[in-house]
Amino acid sequence: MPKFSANLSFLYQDLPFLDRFAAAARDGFMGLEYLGPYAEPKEMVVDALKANGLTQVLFNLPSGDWAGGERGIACLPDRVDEFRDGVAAALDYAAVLDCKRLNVISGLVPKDDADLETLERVLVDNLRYAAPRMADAGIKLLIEPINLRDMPGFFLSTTDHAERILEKVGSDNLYIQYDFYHMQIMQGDLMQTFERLMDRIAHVQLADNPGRNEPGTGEINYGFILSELDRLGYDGWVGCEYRPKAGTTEGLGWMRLYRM
Ligand SMILES: O=C(O)C(=O)[C@H](O)CO
Ligand SMILES: [Mg+2]
Repeated sequence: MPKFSANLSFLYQDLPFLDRFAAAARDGFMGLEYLGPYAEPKEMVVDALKANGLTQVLFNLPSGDWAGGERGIACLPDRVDEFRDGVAAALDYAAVLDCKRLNVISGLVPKDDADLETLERVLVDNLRYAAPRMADAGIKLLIEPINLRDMPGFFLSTTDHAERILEKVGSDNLYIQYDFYHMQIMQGDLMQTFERLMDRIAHVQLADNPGRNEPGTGEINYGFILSELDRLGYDGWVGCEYRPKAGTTEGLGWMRLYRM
Protein backbone atom coordinates (compact mmCIF):
# COMPACT_ATOMS: atom_id res chain seq x y z
CA MET A 1 0.00 0.00 0.00
CA PRO A 2 1.48 3.37 -0.97
CA LYS A 3 2.57 5.81 1.74
CA PHE A 4 1.27 9.21 0.68
CA SER A 5 3.10 12.42 1.54
CA ALA A 6 1.26 15.75 1.34
CA ASN A 7 3.19 18.38 -0.59
CA LEU A 8 2.37 21.54 1.32
CA SER A 9 3.67 23.83 -1.43
CA PHE A 10 0.70 22.61 -3.50
CA LEU A 11 -1.98 21.32 -1.07
CA TYR A 12 -3.90 23.32 1.57
CA GLN A 13 -2.93 26.64 -0.02
CA ASP A 14 -5.87 28.37 1.70
CA LEU A 15 -4.17 27.88 5.11
CA PRO A 16 -1.08 29.50 6.67
CA PHE A 17 1.94 27.21 6.22
CA LEU A 18 2.13 25.73 9.72
CA ASP A 19 -1.65 25.17 9.85
CA ARG A 20 -1.36 22.93 6.80
CA PHE A 21 0.33 20.27 8.98
CA ALA A 22 -2.76 19.60 11.08
CA ALA A 23 -5.00 19.69 8.01
CA ALA A 24 -2.85 17.06 6.29
CA ALA A 25 -2.88 14.84 9.37
CA ARG A 26 -6.68 15.18 9.66
CA ASP A 27 -6.98 14.00 6.06
CA GLY A 28 -4.92 10.90 6.83
CA PHE A 29 -1.49 11.86 5.51
CA MET A 30 1.41 10.38 7.49
CA GLY A 31 4.17 12.38 5.81
CA LEU A 32 4.89 15.87 4.53
CA GLU A 33 7.09 17.54 1.94
CA TYR A 34 7.39 21.09 0.58
CA LEU A 35 9.82 23.37 -1.21
CA GLY A 36 11.64 24.37 1.98
CA PRO A 37 11.13 25.18 5.66
CA TYR A 38 13.69 28.00 5.72
CA ALA A 39 11.25 30.85 6.35
CA GLU A 40 10.03 29.21 9.57
CA PRO A 41 11.90 28.85 12.86
CA LYS A 42 13.01 25.20 13.17
CA GLU A 43 11.39 24.73 16.57
CA MET A 44 7.97 25.73 15.24
CA VAL A 45 8.22 23.27 12.35
CA VAL A 46 9.28 20.46 14.70
CA ASP A 47 6.41 21.26 17.05
CA ALA A 48 3.90 21.18 14.20
CA LEU A 49 5.28 17.85 12.98
CA LYS A 50 5.28 16.26 16.42
CA ALA A 51 1.88 17.61 17.45
CA ASN A 52 0.40 15.92 14.40
CA GLY A 53 2.44 12.69 14.42
CA LEU A 54 3.88 13.42 10.96
CA THR A 55 7.10 12.36 9.22
CA GLN A 56 9.14 14.98 7.40
CA VAL A 57 9.65 13.08 4.15
CA LEU A 58 11.56 15.55 1.97
CA PHE A 59 12.31 19.15 1.17
CA ASN A 60 14.53 21.02 -1.28
CA LEU A 61 17.88 22.68 -0.74
CA PRO A 62 17.59 26.50 -0.85
CA SER A 63 16.81 27.22 -4.50
CA GLY A 64 17.57 30.89 -5.05
CA ASP A 65 14.96 33.60 -5.46
CA TRP A 66 11.94 31.37 -6.16
CA ALA A 67 9.39 34.21 -6.05
CA GLY A 68 11.62 36.16 -8.43
CA GLY A 69 11.58 33.31 -10.95
CA GLU A 70 14.73 31.37 -10.10
CA ARG A 71 14.40 27.60 -10.09
CA GLY A 72 17.46 26.41 -8.22
CA ILE A 73 21.08 27.48 -8.38
CA ALA A 74 22.95 24.17 -8.55
CA CYS A 75 24.13 24.54 -12.16
CA LEU A 76 25.00 28.24 -11.93
CA PRO A 77 28.75 28.98 -11.98
CA ASP A 78 28.50 32.23 -10.00
CA ARG A 79 26.41 30.70 -7.19
CA VAL A 80 28.68 27.93 -5.86
CA ASP A 81 29.30 29.59 -2.48
CA GLU A 82 25.56 30.09 -2.06
CA PHE A 83 24.96 26.45 -2.98
CA ARG A 84 27.42 25.34 -0.30
CA ASP A 85 25.78 27.59 2.29
CA GLY A 86 22.49 25.99 1.24
CA VAL A 87 23.88 22.52 1.89
CA ALA A 88 24.70 23.57 5.45
CA ALA A 89 21.28 25.18 5.97
CA ALA A 90 19.45 22.15 4.59
CA LEU A 91 21.48 19.78 6.79
CA ASP A 92 20.76 21.93 9.80
CA TYR A 93 16.98 21.83 9.25
CA ALA A 94 17.00 18.17 8.20
CA ALA A 95 18.74 17.14 11.45
CA VAL A 96 16.13 18.86 13.58
CA LEU A 97 13.20 17.65 11.46
CA ASP A 98 14.66 14.12 11.15
CA CYS A 99 14.29 14.36 7.36
CA LYS A 100 16.05 11.63 5.37
CA ARG A 101 15.77 13.02 1.82
CA LEU A 102 16.87 16.36 0.36
CA ASN A 103 16.18 17.38 -3.23
CA VAL A 104 18.38 19.64 -5.34
CA ILE A 105 16.65 21.88 -7.89
CA SER A 106 19.15 22.15 -10.74
CA GLY A 107 18.40 25.63 -12.07
CA LEU A 108 17.49 27.37 -15.30
CA VAL A 109 19.96 27.75 -18.14
CA PRO A 110 20.98 31.44 -17.97
CA LYS A 111 19.84 33.26 -21.09
CA ASP A 112 23.10 35.13 -21.48
CA ASP A 113 25.40 32.13 -20.87
CA ALA A 114 24.22 28.89 -22.32
CA ASP A 115 27.51 27.02 -22.10
CA LEU A 116 25.89 23.73 -21.20
CA GLU A 117 29.18 21.95 -20.53
CA THR A 118 30.11 24.52 -17.89
CA LEU A 119 26.67 24.29 -16.29
CA GLU A 120 26.91 20.51 -16.19
CA ARG A 121 30.39 20.63 -14.63
CA VAL A 122 29.17 23.03 -11.95
CA LEU A 123 26.15 20.85 -11.18
CA VAL A 124 28.30 17.73 -10.98
CA ASP A 125 30.86 19.45 -8.73
CA ASN A 126 28.13 20.77 -6.46
CA LEU A 127 26.56 17.33 -6.17
CA ARG A 128 30.00 15.82 -5.47
CA TYR A 129 30.32 18.35 -2.66
CA ALA A 130 26.85 17.67 -1.22
CA ALA A 131 26.46 13.89 -1.59
CA PRO A 132 29.07 12.74 0.97
CA ARG A 133 27.99 15.38 3.49
CA MET A 134 24.43 14.13 3.19
CA ALA A 135 25.62 10.54 3.48
CA ASP A 136 27.45 11.34 6.72
CA ALA A 137 24.14 12.62 8.08
CA GLY A 138 22.20 9.56 6.87
CA ILE A 139 20.34 11.64 4.27
CA LYS A 140 19.74 10.73 0.62
CA LEU A 141 20.48 13.46 -1.93
CA LEU A 142 18.14 13.65 -4.92
CA ILE A 143 17.90 15.40 -8.27
CA GLU A 144 14.62 15.86 -10.12
CA PRO A 145 14.03 16.11 -13.87
CA ILE A 146 11.30 18.71 -14.46
CA ASN A 147 9.25 19.24 -17.62
CA LEU A 148 10.18 22.05 -19.99
CA ARG A 149 6.63 23.13 -20.67
CA ASP A 150 6.05 24.31 -17.10
CA MET A 151 9.66 25.33 -16.56
CA PRO A 152 11.11 26.46 -19.89
CA GLY A 153 14.90 26.39 -19.81
CA PHE A 154 15.20 24.06 -16.83
CA PHE A 155 18.60 22.39 -16.99
CA LEU A 156 17.57 18.83 -16.07
CA SER A 157 14.46 17.55 -17.81
CA THR A 158 14.88 13.84 -18.62
CA THR A 159 15.84 10.64 -16.85
CA ASP A 160 18.58 10.06 -19.45
CA HIS A 161 20.22 13.30 -18.36
CA ALA A 162 19.71 12.44 -14.68
CA GLU A 163 21.41 9.07 -15.24
CA ARG A 164 24.37 10.81 -16.91
CA ILE A 165 24.66 13.15 -13.94
CA LEU A 166 24.53 10.24 -11.50
CA GLU A 167 27.27 8.51 -13.44
CA LYS A 168 29.49 11.60 -13.55
CA VAL A 169 29.03 12.35 -9.85
CA GLY A 170 29.88 8.75 -9.03
CA SER A 171 28.33 8.74 -5.55
CA ASP A 172 26.16 5.96 -4.22
CA ASN A 173 24.29 8.63 -2.26
CA LEU A 174 22.77 10.45 -5.25
CA TYR A 175 19.28 9.45 -6.34
CA ILE A 176 16.50 10.49 -8.71
CA GLN A 177 13.23 12.08 -7.64
CA TYR A 178 10.83 10.58 -10.19
CA ASP A 179 7.83 12.83 -10.71
CA PHE A 180 5.28 10.97 -12.85
CA TYR A 181 3.68 14.23 -14.01
CA HIS A 182 6.93 15.70 -15.37
CA MET A 183 7.96 12.40 -16.89
CA GLN A 184 4.60 11.90 -18.63
CA ILE A 185 5.09 15.26 -20.36
CA MET A 186 8.74 14.72 -21.25
CA GLN A 187 8.98 11.06 -22.13
CA GLY A 188 6.00 8.80 -21.23
CA ASP A 189 6.68 5.07 -20.77
CA LEU A 190 6.31 5.78 -17.06
CA MET A 191 6.57 2.36 -15.43
CA GLN A 192 9.16 0.80 -17.76
CA THR A 193 11.47 3.68 -16.93
CA PHE A 194 10.62 3.53 -13.23
CA GLU A 195 11.37 -0.19 -13.10
CA ARG A 196 14.68 0.20 -14.93
CA LEU A 197 15.82 2.99 -12.59
CA MET A 198 14.12 1.82 -9.41
CA ASP A 199 17.37 1.17 -7.52
CA ARG A 200 18.31 4.82 -8.02
CA ILE A 201 14.90 6.36 -7.31
CA ALA A 202 14.47 7.51 -3.70
CA HIS A 203 11.20 9.43 -4.02
CA VAL A 204 8.25 9.63 -6.43
CA GLN A 205 5.62 12.34 -6.88
CA LEU A 206 2.29 12.41 -8.65
CA ALA A 207 -0.20 14.68 -10.38
CA ASP A 208 -2.34 14.10 -13.45
CA ASN A 209 -1.83 15.55 -16.89
CA PRO A 210 -2.93 17.92 -18.32
CA GLY A 211 -3.48 20.46 -15.55
CA ARG A 212 -1.32 19.04 -12.75
CA ASN A 213 -4.50 18.26 -10.78
CA GLU A 214 -5.59 15.22 -8.73
CA PRO A 215 -5.07 11.67 -10.03
CA GLY A 216 -8.15 10.72 -12.05
CA THR A 217 -8.54 14.13 -13.70
CA GLY A 218 -6.40 13.37 -16.74
CA GLU A 219 -4.64 10.79 -18.85
CA ILE A 220 -2.31 9.07 -16.35
CA ASN A 221 -3.50 5.68 -15.07
CA TYR A 222 -2.60 5.97 -11.38
CA GLY A 223 -4.57 2.83 -10.48
CA PHE A 224 -2.04 0.91 -12.57
CA ILE A 225 0.97 2.92 -11.41
CA LEU A 226 0.24 2.59 -7.69
CA SER A 227 -0.41 -1.14 -7.90
CA GLU A 228 2.78 -1.55 -9.92
CA LEU A 229 4.74 0.34 -7.25
CA ASP A 230 3.43 -2.21 -4.73
CA ARG A 231 4.13 -5.16 -6.99
CA LEU A 232 7.69 -3.98 -7.59
CA GLY A 233 8.23 -3.55 -3.85
CA TYR A 234 8.68 0.23 -3.86
CA ASP A 235 8.69 1.05 -0.16
CA GLY A 236 9.30 4.79 -0.41
CA TRP A 237 6.84 7.65 -0.22
CA VAL A 238 4.51 8.93 -2.92
CA GLY A 239 4.45 12.73 -2.84
CA CYS A 240 1.11 14.32 -3.68
CA GLU A 241 2.31 17.34 -5.61
CA TYR A 242 -0.76 18.56 -7.46
CA ARG A 243 -3.08 21.55 -7.62
CA PRO A 244 -6.40 20.50 -6.12
CA LYS A 245 -9.23 21.32 -8.49
CA ALA A 246 -11.93 21.88 -5.88
CA GLY A 247 -10.15 22.14 -2.53
CA THR A 248 -7.63 19.76 -1.03
CA THR A 249 -9.86 17.77 1.34
CA GLU A 250 -12.78 17.70 -1.07
CA GLY A 251 -10.52 16.35 -3.81
CA LEU A 252 -9.01 13.45 -1.85
CA GLY A 253 -11.52 10.82 -2.96
CA TRP A 254 -8.90 9.33 -5.28
CA MET A 255 -6.55 8.63 -2.35
CA ARG A 256 -9.12 6.85 -0.23
CA LEU A 257 -9.54 4.30 -3.04
CA TYR A 258 -5.89 3.29 -2.73
CA ARG A 259 -5.78 3.33 1.06
CA MET A 260 -8.48 0.65 1.48
O1 LIG B 1 8.24 21.10 -9.32
C1 LIG B 1 8.40 19.99 -8.85
O2 LIG B 1 7.94 18.99 -9.39
C2 LIG B 1 9.16 19.75 -7.61
O3 LIG B 1 9.08 18.68 -7.09
C3 LIG B 1 10.03 20.77 -7.02
O4 LIG B 1 10.12 20.56 -5.65
C4 LIG B 1 9.65 22.15 -7.26
O5 LIG B 1 8.28 22.33 -6.93
MG1 LIG C 1 8.10 17.23 -8.35
